[in-house]
Amino acid sequence: MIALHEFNHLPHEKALALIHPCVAIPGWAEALVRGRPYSSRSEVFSTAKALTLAWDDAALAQALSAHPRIGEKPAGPQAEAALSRQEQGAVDEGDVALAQALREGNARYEARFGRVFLIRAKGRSGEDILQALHARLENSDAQEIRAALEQLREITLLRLEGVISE
Ligand SMILES: NC(=O)NC1=NC(=O)NC1=O
Repeated sequence: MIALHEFNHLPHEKALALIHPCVAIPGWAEALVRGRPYSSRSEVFSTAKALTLAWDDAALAQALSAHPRIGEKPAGPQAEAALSRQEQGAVDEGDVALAQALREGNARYEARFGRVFLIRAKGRSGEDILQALHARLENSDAQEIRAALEQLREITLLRLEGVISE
């Protein structure tokens, strides 16, 4: 977590490295860093959000490389893995039935849409996630691209909140 004025004055590469774990879409981080200096935290977030509106299914596919399946807490030291573990904290690993249902749901979703199911897990219980997964399985391809991109946007901006303080 660094202060806005520090973020504004970091060397380019260091600023990139700091926000890289927010989402695995290099163009987004590059554009956000190039937009410095920002006059307020809200300007950083409005710019960050505006940059996500350009994302399409190709961007989604690129980002998914850094998001483990829901219910599969990633191993590995990378910042992204640590963030995923923390975000999925409310998914009770001890609930065997839930874990099985998530595994089945993930498999059905991947068979239907050809990519990993993505949801903003922070603040959601395992049951909430399972409900959302079943509901989104009914989406059309176009609807589901939009739904997944909205979740990617929420995850990205939540992660950015953890990086830049006032
Ligand atoms: N497949 C996923 O939805 N993964 C994730 N959701 C989060 O909120 N963090 C993740 O890693």
